[in-house]
Amino acid sequence: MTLLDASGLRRVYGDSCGDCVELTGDDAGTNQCPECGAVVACADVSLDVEPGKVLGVVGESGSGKSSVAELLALERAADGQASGDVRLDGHDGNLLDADYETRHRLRNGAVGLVHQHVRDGLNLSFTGGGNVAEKLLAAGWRNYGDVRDRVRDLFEETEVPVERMDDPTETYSGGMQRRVQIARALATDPDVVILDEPTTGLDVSVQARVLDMFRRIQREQDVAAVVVSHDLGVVRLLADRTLVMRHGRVVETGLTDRVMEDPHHEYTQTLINSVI
Ligand SMILES: Nc1ncnc2c1ncn2[C@@H]1O[C@H](COP(=O)(O)OP(=O)(O)OP(=O)(O)O)[C@@H](O)[C@H]1O
Repeated sequence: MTLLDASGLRRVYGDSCGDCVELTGDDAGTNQCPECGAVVACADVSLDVEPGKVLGVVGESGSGKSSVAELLALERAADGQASGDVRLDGHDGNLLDADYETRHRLRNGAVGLVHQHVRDGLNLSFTGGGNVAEKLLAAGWRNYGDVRDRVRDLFEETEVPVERMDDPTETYSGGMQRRVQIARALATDPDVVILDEPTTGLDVSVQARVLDMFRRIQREQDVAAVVVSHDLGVVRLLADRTLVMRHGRVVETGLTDRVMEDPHHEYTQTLINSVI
């Protein structure tokens, strides 16, 4: 059974001459169109995620991972620069064609997103608790006591000190801010969470604790996830299946163990050799 099914994802930055997709990609060795200079951040990207499973998306900086994450998280609709098909079990039609209200409702319910940059995901001048509560209010929660109890539970779940709930988020450590982002993404019991570089800016020991925490919750709650990272270690730890991107295209996909132990594409081999 498929929970999240995406196909033909494409995102172009700049005015496309119309031939950009043909003139870019792994074979061309670039994501920038030699004719018009537009950047094809991703094209022909297809993927699916089963309920409760984790898909890793790995590739070097600029390979198009965040652009894919943005489309999967319904942060934008299809338009002249973005296209493709994103379907979520239980919801009708291509969600990239859905109206703003539908995408907004899904982003506050069935789909959670942890942004690459904390500032995009949290209002740092709000309290940590306020950042999580905001998501619940947007999802229609109204009772103050219920919201407060839920925020408290989420803080405990994501291992943020509950006594810091009413402090401004800007006074939290980087690891705590990341945990609050995860708490916020999980607040409405989503079917799928998209994590874009969940360990960016954290030192190694904090990275490990945040990843262990997410892995525990992901398994306990059986929530599906797409984990985007340039770091093979992150994907190896969390993902059941892995998709490798380069120059905006998928160059390899398979079970994570297989991709790591028997990489077929030359680029995947280079990526793996570079961290061994
Ligand atoms: N707003 C933008 N305007 C122009 N080009 C952009 C913009 N955002 C991203 N790009 C380009 O699109 C390509 C893909 O970027 P994207 O952020 O999706 O890659 P990424 O793999 O997530 O990289 P990173 O991890 O460094 O963010 C890159 O070449 C990037 O320079």
